[in-house]
Amino acid sequence: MRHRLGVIKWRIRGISTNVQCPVQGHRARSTHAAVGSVFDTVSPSVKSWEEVPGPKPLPLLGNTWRFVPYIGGYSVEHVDKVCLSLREKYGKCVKMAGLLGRPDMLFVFDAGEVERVFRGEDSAPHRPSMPSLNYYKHTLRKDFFGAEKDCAGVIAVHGDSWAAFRTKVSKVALSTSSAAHYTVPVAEVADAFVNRIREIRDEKSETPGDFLNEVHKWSLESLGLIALDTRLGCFESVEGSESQRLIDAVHTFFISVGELELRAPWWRIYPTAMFRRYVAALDTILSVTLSHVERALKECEANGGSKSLLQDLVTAAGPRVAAVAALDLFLVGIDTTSNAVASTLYQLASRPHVQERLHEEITKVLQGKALAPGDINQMPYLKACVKEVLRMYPVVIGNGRQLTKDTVICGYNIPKGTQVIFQHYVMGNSEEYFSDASEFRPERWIQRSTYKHHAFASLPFGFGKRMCLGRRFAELEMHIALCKIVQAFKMEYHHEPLDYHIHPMYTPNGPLRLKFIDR
Ligand code: HEM
Repeated sequence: MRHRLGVIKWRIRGISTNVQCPVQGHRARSTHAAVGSVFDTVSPSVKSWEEVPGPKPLPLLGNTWRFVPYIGGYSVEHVDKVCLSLREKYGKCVKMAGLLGRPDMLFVFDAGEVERVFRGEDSAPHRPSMPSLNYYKHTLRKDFFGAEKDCAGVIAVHGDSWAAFRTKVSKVALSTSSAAHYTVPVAEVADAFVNRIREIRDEKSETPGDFLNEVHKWSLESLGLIALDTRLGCFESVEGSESQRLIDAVHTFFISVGELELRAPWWRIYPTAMFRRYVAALDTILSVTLSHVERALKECEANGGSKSLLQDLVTAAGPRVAAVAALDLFLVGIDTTSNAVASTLYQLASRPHVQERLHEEITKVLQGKALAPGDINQMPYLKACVKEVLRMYPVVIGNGRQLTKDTVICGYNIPKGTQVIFQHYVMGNSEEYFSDASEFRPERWIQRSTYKHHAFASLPFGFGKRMCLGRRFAELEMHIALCKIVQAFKMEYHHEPLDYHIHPMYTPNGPLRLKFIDR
């Protein structure tokens, strides 16, 4: 083990923040297996790709011009509304072709077809994701990520390399007992968050406009505990400390990743200032992660066994896999969870009756005792509230797969290479799949026979072999934080209603000035 860690340290020391021109590097190749092998035979009644309805691309400009501000009418920030209008205008299957620099897309609004494609998935589904991260891992830092075929991680990785890595990590990350092990420490972080809310409230008991930033700190602190087995001290971080460097790097990553992924990809032509900051941030996250892996390794050797997720990974899969896994968890596990919690708090703040029912449930289960592993499982209404928020406002509004061979979807023959995007935001809010879809009704997830509900219309964590690897931890963190907050406060909201926007998660747009009144 010592020898392998030595190799990692040597390589990470070689990381430089002088970014080369991206176009000089090779693009990573992947050996994808097919999605939907059950749809191989194309019957004569199947219609062609050309016949799929959708907005017509213009010569040279394709459909990209539609996203040009003031001219095109489509907005990246409001893809939610764009998707709703596409569904209305063109139906359940919409072609979005001619997006410059991106493959053609197929938007699917049909839950039955989503189920069929997911259930037909092969052993290594390909999910289109983060080309800028792909470039970082497989070109700029290929000495670290690409040296061993099986060690590139799961984000922006596909095919055999993804499957080998995911197998090593899944067992540890997705086990319920592994998540339950963190109940007490995650509850301590939630207590610190409750105290922080008390500290930052103004004279009207309202949080400052940048409250979302405090929620990010809570999320980072919780994930630091899970992925790095350490308390980062995000609520009281000290300038220049390792924690502060990590916090700053994660912040820079979030600010830049949305821009790099959603806007025109200039970084592919030359290393823009934002791209250089992005690479420096990733390097920092990776090097801090490695220092914690080194510590976990020493602790494992000293203890003669493992006591945390990180130590489990180090012992089960080796320090290199543990480091890459921790990095991936950091890249996608912070703003997803924080935006989901911020959105839930905002939704609860205007629903006192839901808060009261939640409070009753929590009080009944805990009966004055501290939260213990297993308690959350006795709180179905709490879980239902989170599901309901993620149905109406999924932080990831749609997720998808890149077809690795021609596949029939919605009666059309869709060519290999197309990005198929399952539109969970639109389906989750559709009366076709959920009765009283526009009503916030957590009880629909409890009294399932009373309410219409299609299981594949709302999949906030995805589905199948590539579903969210951090789901168990995300749910644990969210449930515990909400439980502690509802126990401590009544929440209210007394400002203009907030619209939602994509930033890059689907989140309330505007100052989150929530009123927290001590119970
Ligand atoms: C509310 C919180 C979260 C939501 C809504 C969410 C949602 C998602 C979705 C939709 C996917 C794609 C799944 C698919 O393609 O089928 C995904 C993948 C992933 N998520 Fe999450 N996520 C959340 C929190 C987290 C957390 C806390 C972590 C880490 C601890 C995490 C780690 C991952 C990883 C590593 C993947 C990639 C899995 C793979 O490609 O094999 N997520 N997540």
